[in-house]
Amino acid sequence: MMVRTLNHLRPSDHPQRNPANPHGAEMDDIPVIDFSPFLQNDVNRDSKFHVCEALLRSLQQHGVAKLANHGVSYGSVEEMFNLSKEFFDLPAEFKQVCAHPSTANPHRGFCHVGLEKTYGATGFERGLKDPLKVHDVKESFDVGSKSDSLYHNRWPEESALPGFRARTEDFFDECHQSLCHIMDALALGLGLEPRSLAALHSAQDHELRLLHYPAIDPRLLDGSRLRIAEHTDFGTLTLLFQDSVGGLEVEAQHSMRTKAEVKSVAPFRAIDAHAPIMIVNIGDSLERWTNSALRAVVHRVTKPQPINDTDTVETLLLPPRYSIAFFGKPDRTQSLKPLSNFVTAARPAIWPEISAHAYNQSKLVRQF
Ligand SMILES: O=C(O)CCC(=O)C(=O)O
Ligand SMILES: [Fe+2]
Repeated sequence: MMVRTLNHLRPSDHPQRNPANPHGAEMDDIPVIDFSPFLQNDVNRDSKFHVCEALLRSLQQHGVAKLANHGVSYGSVEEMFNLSKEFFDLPAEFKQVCAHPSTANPHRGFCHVGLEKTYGATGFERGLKDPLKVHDVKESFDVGSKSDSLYHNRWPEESALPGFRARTEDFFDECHQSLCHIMDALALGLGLEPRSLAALHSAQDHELRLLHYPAIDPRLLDGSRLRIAEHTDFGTLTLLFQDSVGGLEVEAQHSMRTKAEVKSVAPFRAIDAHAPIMIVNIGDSLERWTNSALRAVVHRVTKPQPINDTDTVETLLLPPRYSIAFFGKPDRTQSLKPLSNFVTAARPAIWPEISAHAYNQSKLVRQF
């Protein structure tokens, strides 16, 4: 069979594609926010506050925000994508050196296709007990902080990929710094103490994840398989970079309803943004702290929107897709019970007391 790939398809080439396509999610109209005024010293307070408001508005309305000039240097993002490709291109035996265990802990190292089952956590935050088994077609590499004393990182041999470890550790640090700035902006937008949210992330209990979705016949992504099944992230904010292949979709937020109150699935929208633009999305822990004033966004990765069943002929192959996710996580010892600023007599605490670590584990173990 002659194989033609669809590399030429970039989300930005199709700004208002198939609005009437019954198979596909509509593209989003979420604006890109220039975050640089918030990072600069010589900028007046109004300009900084304008960024905070725009960030908060986007997160409230869509569960996601798109940031340019976010503090992770564009050169670092490009370099990390290149290193990620080199890592996943390594022969299997080199990746086995740093294999993720077949069980959940430590959640570190290389996961081959099929090892992690995101569907185990699908609907978790809505109390869904028995999700459909939608299989992921992805490989991943998970890294924690280099100073984490509980879970240790797993690396390939230095000689297999010289510099990979050092650059990945630096990238982790850059993402942590950027996350703290975004948390500061969010704290200001929400009327909290300026550094209060960043302070809850000082242990750097985050995870950096490189993802590779192999080239695939798009007809195989038929709903029984997706590139990644629908889920919400466990932490506070995820900083995500997707390449130009696209395919990330987010569920429309239900205004003023908590996840627990939502019974049905809302429509998905394709996210039209790629690296170096950062896609920030809300995870469960931030939903809990804000007593659902901000809601964790359900998302998945499937075929990009120009590709639907009727377009597809046997000779088309969806190109590989790479993405990088930095899961911002609260310090493990922190409680996830709603912060007092979000609890009133009219809106009592929706979420119970649980430590960030216990919550993370309760969801993680369902995926292995
Ligand atoms: O690859 C992506 O764009 C999303 C990955 C993701 O949602 C995850 O790993 O939690
Ligand atoms: Fe995710």
